[in-house]
Amino acid sequence: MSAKSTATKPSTAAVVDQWTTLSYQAGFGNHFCSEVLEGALPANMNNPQQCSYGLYCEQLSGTAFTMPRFKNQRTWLYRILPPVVHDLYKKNASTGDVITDFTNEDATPQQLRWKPMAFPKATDKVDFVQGWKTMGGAGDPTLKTGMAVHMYAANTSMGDKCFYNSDGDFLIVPQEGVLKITTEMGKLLVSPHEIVVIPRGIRFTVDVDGAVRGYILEVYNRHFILPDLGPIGANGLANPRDFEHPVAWYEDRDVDYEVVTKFAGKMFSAHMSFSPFNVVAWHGNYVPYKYNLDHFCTMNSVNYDHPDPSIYTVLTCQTDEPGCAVADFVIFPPRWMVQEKTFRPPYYHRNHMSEFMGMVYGHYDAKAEGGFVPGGASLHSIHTAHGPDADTFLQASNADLKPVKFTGGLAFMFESTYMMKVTDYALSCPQLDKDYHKCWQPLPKLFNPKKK
Ligand SMILES: O=C(O)Cc1cc(O)ccc1O
Ligand SMILES: [Fe+2]
Repeated sequence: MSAKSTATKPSTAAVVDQWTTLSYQAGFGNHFCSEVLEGALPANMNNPQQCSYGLYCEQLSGTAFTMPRFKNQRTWLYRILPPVVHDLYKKNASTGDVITDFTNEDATPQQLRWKPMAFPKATDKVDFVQGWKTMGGAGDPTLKTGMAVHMYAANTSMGDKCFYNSDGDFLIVPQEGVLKITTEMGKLLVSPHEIVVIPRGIRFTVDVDGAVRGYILEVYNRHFILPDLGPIGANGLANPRDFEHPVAWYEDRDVDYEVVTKFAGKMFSAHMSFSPFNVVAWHGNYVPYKYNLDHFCTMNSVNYDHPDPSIYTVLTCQTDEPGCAVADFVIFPPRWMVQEKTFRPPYYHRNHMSEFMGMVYGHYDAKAEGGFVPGGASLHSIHTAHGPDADTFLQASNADLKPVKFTGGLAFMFESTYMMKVTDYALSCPQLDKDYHKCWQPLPKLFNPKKK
């Protein structure tokens, strides 16, 4: 499949509006074509001896050249100058609170929960790349094994600075504030309720209009795919056509541009003398994309029992073992709950996988209001016992089971087969809820051998 589209370079007067009038190319996993100037894409070939308009041609690979065709990803870029033109990379003195190699971090079987992460003070200028705090993860990107969870909070645009991640792919869940993301393949406007995936190696910069906050899932190997649907059939959950990819956009600016990369967990910077967002045309299937979670087509039990949360999987990044994820991205969206004779909130459980949860808005049906809130987070590690708090248990086990539409919120889970280690930052920040475990202590003993 392929989609063809064109975009025009906006005039300065239109710059104000360009974010609200963006167009996108639809379809998960498609091969796309996009050009700003007609004929900038070479016809029927990738690297002509001379490209139209004096452009340079560059291939960006998203997989090994020899990966099977159905997994192979790459994009051809036709640009004013190639990004190879830069000065020496310098290692930044500090990586702040960003951790990528978890070898020396600790894991804990304790249930953990965090209150909403703080926004930067208005007097501190913090951009998207500066405002990351790693909460936890596992593995090491140099061996392409593992994953990490970061939280971001920022209040300033990146300006003439771009970032690319050498360590893995990013799945970003905005919780507060709109992200105006310019990538080498074009622009994406990403609001809360939406997610954006930026695969490794793709340069991007983020503009903001005020304070922003959210969550980042980073996977060190492979890429996100749509989950198989099995007996569900050909449709449902996140439908492929709802995934939106940018159209080509370029600027021709000679300016000191800083390129930052996270490379084996360390931040490096180099300088270019022009904007890296100088791609006039591109074609390929290695592309950033966004998805509006409100489009998720939710499946659920319509007679009895609470199904496993895998029915809510939006995207998955798989290990070698089919069905076992480096990380699944799972949401708990508004939906009807109609099960009869059933305890409807999540069951008590001890999971084979680690569960890191966050909240975009509202509340979650396993926790009484006030504990797990928008911008907050929780971690229930491998085989750590968890489930509804005492208030929720008592309320739900006595509830009148008429059909109920849960419209109260949007929580999500990054679920991983790896034992997530927790950073010193996450264990020492003031947002850590030291009383979390107490929410289960009031659970009453209801056992009565004489009453069935
Ligand atoms: O722990 C959680 O709240 C997430 C979750 C939800 C659910 O419906 C079933 C299992 C599960 O881990
Ligand atoms: Fe759980």
